[in-house]
Amino acid sequence: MPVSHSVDQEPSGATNSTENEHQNQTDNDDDRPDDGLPINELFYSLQGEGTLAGVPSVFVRTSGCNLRCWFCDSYHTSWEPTHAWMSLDEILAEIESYDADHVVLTGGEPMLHDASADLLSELDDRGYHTTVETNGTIHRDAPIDLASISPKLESSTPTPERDPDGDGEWEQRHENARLDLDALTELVETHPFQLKFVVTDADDMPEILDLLSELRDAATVPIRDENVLLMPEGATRERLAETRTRTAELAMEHGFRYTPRLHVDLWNDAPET
Ligand SMILES: C[S@@+](CC[C@H](N)C(=O)[O-])C[C@H]1O[C@@H](n2cnc3c(N)ncnc32)[C@H](O)[C@@H]1O
Ligand SMILES: Nc1nc2[nH]cc(C(=O)O)c2c(=O)[nH]1
Ligand code: SF4
Ligand SMILES: [Mg+2]
Repeated sequence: MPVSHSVDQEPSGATNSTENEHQNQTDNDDDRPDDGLPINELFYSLQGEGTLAGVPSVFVRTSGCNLRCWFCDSYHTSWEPTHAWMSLDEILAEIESYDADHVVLTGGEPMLHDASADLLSELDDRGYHTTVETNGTIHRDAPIDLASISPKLESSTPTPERDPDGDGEWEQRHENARLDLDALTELVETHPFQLKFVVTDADDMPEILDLLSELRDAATVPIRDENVLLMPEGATRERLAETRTRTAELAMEHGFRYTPRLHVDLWNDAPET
């Protein structure tokens, strides 16, 4: 099993004006350090997704998200955010306690937080390879070795029928925020990147193709088919068994890459994996 760092869970809140703008939640945390991040979990595992799948990596999972995908596999960073505040020094010490060269900053939406850019700079200074898992709605000036961008499709929207936590109260807000072509363009122009789409079935393809076409028109860098990954929707082995073969066939049909969800194959939906 991966070595894990457990954090005391507290209700999450926004941390500053940028974060409030996206998250609109109240900050009740008295113990918040000036330079810290709300950390939901910090653990060592294998990168399970994307072009670096299989690479031993330390995962830093921030809490809080500006979206609410109905299928979110990190429920306690989005629908019901919990965290402990950690200073950057504490986070760096914890990362350095593992024998890994790769760090994955994820969430929730890590780019919500100003301090994510500071953490990435510190990691860069120390020679780590950094991947940022992001929904692609926020661009920040930060050193990133791989921007792992997962733009959200209409099929992610929490309609009343799909809402895991209510009656579709987040539907419109999610729908309004889920795509930002300017942010996507800046992300692909600034960093090495992969575009990782969560696919449920063939109905997702027209939207992926339209978005790619818009992004290719807008961006000054090439977006190659090999930069585009289709990932099956599923937070459990059971659900992946229903979505992965169709997703793989769609990848072959369109000449895109397929990415497994190695951590789900190995550890199902266990936390800190
Ligand atoms: C929890 S998100 C955190 C980072 C960022 N908020 C994002 O969505 O990219 C990490 C990755 O898991 C993917 N993901 C979340 N729930 C999923 C599910 N049920 N099936 C497949 N992928 C999922 C996201 O698309 C993203 O690539
Ligand atoms: N093993 C493992 N690989 C991952 N790659 C991206 C993840 C994420 O939640 O962002 C993730 C995760 O949660 N676990
Ligand atoms: S954007 Fe990422 S963290 Fe936010 S709800 Fe969607 S999958 Fe979860
Ligand atoms: Mg995950």
